[in-house]
Amino acid sequence: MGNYKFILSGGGTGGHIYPAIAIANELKRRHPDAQFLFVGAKDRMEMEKVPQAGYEIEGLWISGLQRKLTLKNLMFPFKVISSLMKSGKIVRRFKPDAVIGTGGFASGPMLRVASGKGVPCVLQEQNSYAGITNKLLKDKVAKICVAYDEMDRFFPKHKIVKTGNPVRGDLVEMTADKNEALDFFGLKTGVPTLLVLGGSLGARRINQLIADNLDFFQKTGVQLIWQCGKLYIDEYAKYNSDTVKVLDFMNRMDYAYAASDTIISRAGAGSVSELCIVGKPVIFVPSPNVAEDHQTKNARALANEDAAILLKESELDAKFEKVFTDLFQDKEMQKSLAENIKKLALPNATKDIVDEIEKLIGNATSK
Ligand SMILES: CC(=O)N[C@H]1[C@@H](OP(=O)(O)OP(=O)(O)OC[C@H]2O[C@@H](n3ccc(=O)[nH]c3=O)[C@H](O)[C@@H]2O)O[C@H](CO)[C@@H](O)[C@@H]1O
Repeated sequence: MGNYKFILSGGGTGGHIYPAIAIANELKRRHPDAQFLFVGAKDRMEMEKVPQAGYEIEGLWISGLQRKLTLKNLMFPFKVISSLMKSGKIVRRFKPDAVIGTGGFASGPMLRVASGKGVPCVLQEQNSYAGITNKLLKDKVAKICVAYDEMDRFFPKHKIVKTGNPVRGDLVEMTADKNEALDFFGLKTGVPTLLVLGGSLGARRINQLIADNLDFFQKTGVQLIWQCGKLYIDEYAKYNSDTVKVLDFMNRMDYAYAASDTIISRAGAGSVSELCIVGKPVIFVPSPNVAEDHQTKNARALANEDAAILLKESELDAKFEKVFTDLFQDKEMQKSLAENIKKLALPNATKDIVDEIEKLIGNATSK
């Protein structure tokens, strides 16, 4: 088969970057000779995480539009023009066979230019509420791979394919052994273990909640793996002990999931997709600070199926201890939450997305 060339564009947070990396890895597995170029935003997390994953990346001078009048906003039109011009140069030079956008503002100019030049484009929308960049691109692209039902509220129905969100291979297979995982974190076997996840950046309110409840967890007999985020590690590292393991960011999420019996998590789309595959009882505390409150919508989609518990930040003070104790004491509830969340897993997402890309470039056969 020919030497395909793919551009992957998206970023800003882990939630847009990891799906792009998972798609690139699967394309590479099927087409070892293919060439890849990532296009992100100049000063964001992708400029570090993409090279770590072994891919080349170019940064555009672009950022989101803010609601207030700021210097950043006044610069916005210039950033858009500069990014469109740079994207044009990249497309002319690299000549991609397909461009894949995974959300975040950097993918806006890139996919707009590529689609205008007739390059087949695919979008991947992780959330149950579509992001602004993807909404702006919906008429320009050929296919839109989504993870939730009823996305025809945002996108043309005939372009939508429900694939789910790409999840890293080691998490899909989940071969990690529980005792080995507990040992990895320096925790005891046979003790109920709670995993606390704040999303790729960490969550201030969840960190406060855990710090306030450390005595409660000790009395309940629970040990903790607590991912507090890079921004908060200096504040919370002091709580490290035999039964509480505080970490900024974990590279071995497979161990974190394997070690835990119960999970408290933000409801970023990637976290939600992984937790469906993991199949354990989860209490979601969605971030109220994201566009259109989409994390609450992500979590509600699961809570409506009795597949997880949803606790809003505003309810934590009044309800957390009771909700946690009820779950902790009720083995039946734990079992049914675990079974129900697993039913919502879409473990073939990455493969299905790559199938769609291959169909577009007229090569559905070589796997
Ligand atoms: C604050 C914010 O803007 N959050 C958004 C961001 O979430 P965020 O960047 O937190 O992304 P997700 O929840 O989608 O995914 C987090 C990813 O980070 C990984 N991970 C996390 C912690 C850790 O220690 N190690 C690790 O590897 C997880 O395994 C997962 O793969 O993008 C998501 C997808 O568009 C959105 O739904 C979220 O609303």
